[in-house]
Amino acid sequence: MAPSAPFNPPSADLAGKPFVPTWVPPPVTQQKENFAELSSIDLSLMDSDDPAVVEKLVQQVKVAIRDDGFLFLENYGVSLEQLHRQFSLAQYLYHNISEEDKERLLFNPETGEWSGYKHPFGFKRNRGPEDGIEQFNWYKPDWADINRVPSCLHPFMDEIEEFSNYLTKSVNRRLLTLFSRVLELPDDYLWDNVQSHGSPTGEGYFRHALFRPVQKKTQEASKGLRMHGHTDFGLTTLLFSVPISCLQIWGRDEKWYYVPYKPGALVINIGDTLEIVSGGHFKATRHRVFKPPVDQLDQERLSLVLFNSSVGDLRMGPATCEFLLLKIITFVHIVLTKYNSITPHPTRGLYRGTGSLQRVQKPHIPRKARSHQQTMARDPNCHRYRSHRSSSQQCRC
Ligand SMILES: O=C(O)CCC(=O)C(=O)O
Ligand SMILES: [Fe+2]
Repeated sequence: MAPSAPFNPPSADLAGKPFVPTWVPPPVTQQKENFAELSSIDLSLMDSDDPAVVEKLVQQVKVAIRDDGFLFLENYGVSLEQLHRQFSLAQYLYHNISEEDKERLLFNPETGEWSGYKHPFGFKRNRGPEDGIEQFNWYKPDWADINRVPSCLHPFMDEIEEFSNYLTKSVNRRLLTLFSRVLELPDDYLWDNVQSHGSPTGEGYFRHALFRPVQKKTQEASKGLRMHGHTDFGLTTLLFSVPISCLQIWGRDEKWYYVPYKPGALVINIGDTLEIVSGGHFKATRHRVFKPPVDQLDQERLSLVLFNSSVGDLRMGPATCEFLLLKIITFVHIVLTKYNSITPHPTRGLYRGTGSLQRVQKPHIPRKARSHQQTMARDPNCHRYRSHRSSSQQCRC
């Protein structure tokens, strides 16, 4: 398979772009803490010509999701230098955003979205006790209107937008293909039917976050918590591994573990949507942001996050049930056709009103898969529909 195109951002040196100081990763902790041991997935293996390599990758992802729900992703197409440029831009934002922009672009969580600027005083529009967390979140309308973006970032929106586009439309897309394969669905199933489209982040969002060190008094009041344990709402969350260890995941032994720093790696977590659509095969992963180890308590932590979301009004249910329904109805059609000479319409209207994923008229089933499905349906012993793959990955039935 042709290799996926690497990230190729607009130049940082275009005329008119102000100088941006380079972000220098702070030192990693020397403390011995409880660190999670996460699997690392090499996304470039998806492009391998050898089906055995790809199948091995799918199996590796399956196990990683079953055991941790969190995984590292490496070789996904963005170099360390390109990534550090994005961190430099986030750092630049918090050094240069004006008080006027903070006020003008202040978020309004009561709308159900975090769009805009979050002040470091809690998660309500009105300021509460200090939490030291600043964010800027880009949703669909923020990509479409430059006036909704802090003016200090205007010269760099080409780079930020291309980065978000690449994460959503290349990295996340390839990841959803992998996940579709793990679920034995057609390759494009999650991308075509569940993922939202139509902006650099679909209906999800991109975030620059800054966690400033907090005073001892605040640390004690929150018992060290910076963000409560939670699961994310969407399909996948793409976080970048950062040197300041604050992100923790809830282990199967019901203990919290810090996510270790792996330079350049993406940290992927599974959201509620994927749990529902996968019929519980994937579990949304509980995580939180905690105070860092003692030698990092005085350091600022930058975090870049891309939240992938389904279409907002999607009625969700397990995709596998819906898919099974298609298989059964196709089977019935073929049997009827064979024995009663009825002209078949194998997929016409099947997907209306099935109660799940109703926004989908019918799933995208490539021609190859459709004919394979019919072959399968003629064989009543076949129970493993293996979706459209490369021709060397035949159905095992
Ligand atoms: O900044 C992080 O590492 C995680 C943030 C997070 O979990 C969230 O905003 O949902
Ligand atoms: Fe989260």
